[in-house]
Parts: sequence; structure tokens; C-alpha cells
Amino acid sequence: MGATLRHLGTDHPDARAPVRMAVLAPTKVVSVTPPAPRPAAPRPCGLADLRAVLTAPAPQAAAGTGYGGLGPGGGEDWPGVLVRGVTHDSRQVVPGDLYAALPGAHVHGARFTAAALAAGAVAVLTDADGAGRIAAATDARPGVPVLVSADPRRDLAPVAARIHGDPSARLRLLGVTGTNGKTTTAFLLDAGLRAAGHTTGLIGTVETRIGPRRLASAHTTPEASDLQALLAVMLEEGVDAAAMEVSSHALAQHRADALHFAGALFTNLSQDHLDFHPTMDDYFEAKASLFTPDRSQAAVIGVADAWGRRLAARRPDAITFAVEGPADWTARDITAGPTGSELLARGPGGLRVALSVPLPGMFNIANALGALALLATVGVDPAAAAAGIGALPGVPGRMERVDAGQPFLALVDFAHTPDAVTTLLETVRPLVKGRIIIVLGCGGDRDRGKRPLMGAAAATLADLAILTNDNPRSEDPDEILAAMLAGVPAQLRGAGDDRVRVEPDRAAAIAAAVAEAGPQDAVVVAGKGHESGQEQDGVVTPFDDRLVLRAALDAAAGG
Ligand SMILES: CC(=O)N[C@H]1[C@@H](OP(=O)(O)OP(=O)(O)OC[C@H]2O[C@@H](n3ccc(=O)[nH]c3=O)[C@H](O)[C@@H]2O)O[C@H](CO)[C@@H](O)[C@@H]1O[C@H](C)C(=O)N[C@@H](C)C(=O)N[C@H](CCC(=O)O)C(=O)O
Ligand SMILES: Nc1ncnc2c1ncn2[C@@H]1O[C@H](COP(=O)(O)OP(=O)(O)OP(=O)(O)O)[C@@H](O)[C@H]1O
Ligand SMILES: N[C@H](CCC[C@H](N)C(=O)O)C(=O)O
Ligand SMILES: [Mg+2]
Repeated sequence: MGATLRHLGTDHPDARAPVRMAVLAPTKVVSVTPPAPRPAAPRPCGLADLRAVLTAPAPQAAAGTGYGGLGPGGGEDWPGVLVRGVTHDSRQVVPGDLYAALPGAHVHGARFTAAALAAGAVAVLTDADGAGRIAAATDARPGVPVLVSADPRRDLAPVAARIHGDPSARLRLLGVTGTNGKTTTAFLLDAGLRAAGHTTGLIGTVETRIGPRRLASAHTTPEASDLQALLAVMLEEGVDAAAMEVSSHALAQHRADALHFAGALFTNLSQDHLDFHPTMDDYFEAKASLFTPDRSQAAVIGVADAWGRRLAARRPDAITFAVEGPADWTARDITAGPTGSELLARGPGGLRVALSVPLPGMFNIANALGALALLATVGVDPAAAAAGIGALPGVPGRMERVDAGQPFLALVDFAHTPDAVTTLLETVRPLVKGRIIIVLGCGGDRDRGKRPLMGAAAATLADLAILTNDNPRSEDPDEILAAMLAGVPAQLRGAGDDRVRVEPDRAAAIAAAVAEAGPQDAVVVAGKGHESGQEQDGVVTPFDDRLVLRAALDAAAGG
């Protein structure tokens, strides 16, 4: 397969362009984080101001070391030092920055202090351990102010907000969290806001938008330092409303602390990320932390699942939604077609809004209903919001059709949880008269418990499941596949090649699915959606399911 890499910079004109990559060899790339945008006109900020916003100041740790430790109420104020920006990554430091040396799961950021100072950092935010390490380092210059915090990852958010002038307070910020549907809902919110006359920003998995500009996203939710800078850039460029995905990793790591949300939306909760969260309760509490009144002025909560109902019970002023109710927002008179649905949305106070959902499936009706509910709740004209939602051209890699003239349906989707795979296959079933052939894998270094459940869903709800690789990362791909197979009911595993196959090579798996498909069947390639690479052993090889599927369809037609 040829390389599909199309750009390296932060700016890119194409929402589907690859991200996080730098070329090593024609087809091999390694992942690097694209630099976050910085405001053109930073507001220099004194260190005393930054010390004042620390929420968890630590006892002065670097005293007497040659470093000017700035603990709580002690140390010098370094009046001559002005901070113009902040980053958690030494490789992203620009002159005038505060370098946040964070304790990581792999390494302490303090290790990179010398590099950060060499790049022009003027001060450091770290913990007592980091301050000690910096003081002990022989290659670091003395006399650098160190802000010492008991929890620098947490304090990074208010510090970055202070440096960038608290940008989220000056635009209408909408947050979306939940296991599935964040990206889709954020796209729907963005479309609704734009139709209502706003100049919008978008932050999420697929891309980042600043008005008409499109940037690659490194994370679903950026680190606090990048996030605050990004919002400051949005303000500079005239953005007055933004929709952002808020991942549970971000909430647990305080990336979205110190943001002022005009409204937050909960889509749903089901199993994912149990590599990171010890339990489903912990995962839920991370999501729930977005919905306290001090963080989110309005709360809009999907109550189709029990987690949503539990969340809504904590917030008496929550606006709820569920396609079939009971909820404040429900859908009636649904006419569902293969590419979308028409319905009447019923909201609080007798509100009735005709809504056209330009995405297939009941789950997308829920996503659109939630988006409409949030927009109406924060004061956007519901009719304008509905018009914008109805005109959304689609979401890259979500139920995205690939059409090379073949006599069957071919789809690429981002389903990578048991619930999403189930929902996806239940959605595709009524769209086809023939068989469903799904190509699916599970990511390495991610929730292991998902694997048998995803294997089971694929094998039982499709007619043929071809299990394959999806970003094995540092793991043995065969072990991931064995875990998926372990979930497949024994009678299906015993059905030979007719129901479940294993083909580790993803391109070969997609080609096999295409070769199997007859008229009126469906080929569903799931799990990677918009992704542009396959990651294994720290190397990302260009791989876009949409391009590979199209190539397989073309090859099948030509052969
Ligand atoms: C599990 C997780 O979220 N880890 C995050 C965490 O990494 P870590 O604790 O391992 O950091 P580390 O590698 O030990 O490095 C420690 C510090 O040294 C710094 N460093 C490191 C090297 C260097 O040369 N210079 C330097 O300054 C790092 O920036 C970091 O601050 O802190 C890093 C930055 O401080 C994050 O980049 C990193 O995200 C990793 C890359 C990641 O893959 N995160 C994923 C799981 C994630 O966050 N996903 C969610 C979406 C999930 C979903 O809903 O689907 C997201 O919001 O994107
Ligand atoms: N409301 C929903 N309920 C169940 N499944 C959904 C829902 N919305 C989307 N999905 C499924 O989940 C997949 C991912 O959707 P989307 O990208 O919108 O979610 P996300 O929450 O942003 O995911 P991620 O956390 O990986 O960024 C879709 O491709 C679809 O298969
Ligand atoms: N944001 C998700 C994406 C997973 C997509 C799938 N392709 C995988 O690699 O597991 C995660 O990090 O869990
Ligand atoms: Mg997303």
C-alpha cells in the first residue's frame, strides 16, 4: 500500500488529513505531537500572579539549592521575570514560556528542564520531587524560578488560564462527554452554532477548528496548557462559541479544570478505558465531575442508560433527553431512512422542533436530539440550530460510505467499544437485504476487557466477522486476536470460516471482506474511522480504512 501522508504542519485544509506524524522512511512514520497554536499577542504575566492561583502549593522545596523556589507565600517574587506562555512539553517550549515539569507515568518532566531552559523557558512549575531533581541536576543553570505545587498537573490548568487571560470566560463554551458519540455530537453542535450566526471553534478527536482554520488534533482533549492557548487563539480570531469533546482522561488529569462551560452534555456510558480507570464507577465519576454547577452552567444529560439517570439525579436543574423518553427532550414521528431520519423533537415548555438528522441510525437521532437540547438550553434559536444540524454533511469516519460503484454497501465506522459495535451492527442490519461482513480489531495497550465483548458482538450480530489488527501498539497482535476470539460463542467458532475468521493483516482482511461480498450485502470496516495510521511498536504506518477499502473495491472491480 502506498504512503498516504499528506502533510506535517499544524495547519491543514483537509479534516481527514493525517495527524501526529513525521516521515522516517517512505512508509514508516513515528508519532509526534503537533505544536499547539499560540496566541499572536500573549499577555506577559508576573510570577507572583501565578503563585497566587496555585490551588495546591507545596512547602518550599528548592530553598538553599541555588534555585529560587517559589512555594506558598515564600521565596522571591522575581519581579523581572515575565511569562508569556506555558507548556508541559520541553519539545514545545518557546522563549518566555513557563515549563510545567509534570510527574508522568513513564518519566518525570523535570528530567527535561535543561532542554526547556535551553529553548528559552524562564520559569518552571513542578512538584517537590521535580524541584529536587532540578536542583540536583548538574547541567541545569542556577537561578531559575521554580513554582512548587503539590499537584502541578492540577495547577497547570489555573496557571495556564491566568497566563492566557481566562479565555473560556469570554466565549460560549460547550462541553461533550460520554463513552460514545462525543465527536458526532460536537460536530452537530458546531453546525447548529454556525447556522445561528456564531463564529465557532471545535476541539476534538478528528480535528480542531478555529473559525475557518482547521488544525490536526493530537488528543481528543488537549493538555490544559495547550487548551488555554488554543482558546486564547480562538478569541484572537473572532470565535465566540466553541464545542469541545471532554474525555475522561482529560477530566481525571485536570486538563479541563479552570474552564467555564456555558453547558455540558452527557451522551452515554458503557465499557471502555478500564486500562486507565480502575472501575466503571471511577470512569463514571470522572465524567460526572464535568457536571457540577461551578463548572457547567447548564447540564444536558442523556438518560437512556442508567448512568445518565444516576448523573441527572445529582443535578436537579438538568435538562434530560432520550429518544423514547421519559425525558425533557424526546423524539416523535420518526421516519428513518438509510442515510438519516426526520422527526419532531419535543422539548420543555411545549417546544416543538422539526429535525432532520443527516446521519443514519437511532443512535444518531439521540446524538442530534442531545445537540439540539443543549443548544436550545444555552439560548440558541432552536429553529436555526435544527437547520444547521440538518445540513451537516457527515462526520469523517463515522458511518462513512465508500462508493466505488460496487453493488453492495461499504462503510467505515469508528466503533471501538462493545456498545458501539453492537449499535453499529443493529443499525446496519435493516439497511441491507443480504449479509453483513464486519472487519474489526481491538487496540493494544487499551482496555483488555473490551476484547472478548467486541469479538462476541461482531460474531453474533454480523454474518461474517473478520478479526484483524487495530493499532497493536506495544502488544503482541496475536494475543489481542486470541482475546477477541475467546469471546466468540463456541458454536460460532466451530463454524469454520463461515462465521469468524482471523486475518491479522488489516489490508488483507478488508480485501477478504470485499471478495466475500455479494450484491445487497454490507462490508463494515470498524474501529479506526478517521485514523490515518496503524501503530505498532512505536511506529505508525500510514493506514486509512477509507483509502484501503476503496482500493480493495477498485481492485475487485478491475479483477
Ligand atoms: C494515559 C495518558 O493520558 N497519558 C498522558 C500523560 O502521559 P504520561 O503521564 O505517561 O507522561 P510521560 O510520558 O511520563 O511524560 C511526563 C512528562 O514529561 C514531558 N516530556 C516528555 C518527554 C520529553 O522529551 N519532554 C517532556 O517535556 C511530557 O510532556 C509529560 O508532561 O501525560 C502526557 C502529557 O503530560 C500525555 O500526552 C499522555 O497522553 C498519552 C499520549 C495518551 O495516549 N493519552 C490518551 C490515552 C488520551 O488521553 N486519550 C484521550 C481520549 C480517550 C477517548 O475518550 O477515546 C484524549 O483526550 O485524547
Ligand atoms: N450515541 C451513541 N450511542 C452508541 N454508539 C454511538 C453513539 N454515537 C456514536 N456511536 C458509535 O461510536 C463510534 C464513535 O463515535 P464518536 O466518534 O462520535 O464517539 P466519541 O465518543 O467521540 O469516541 P472517542 O472517545 O473515541 O473519540 C461511532 O462510529 C458509532 O459507531
Ligand atoms: N480514542 C480511542 C480511540 C481508539 C481507536 C482504536 N482504533 C484503538 O486504537 O483502540 C482510544 O484511545 O481508546
Ligand atoms: Mg471523539
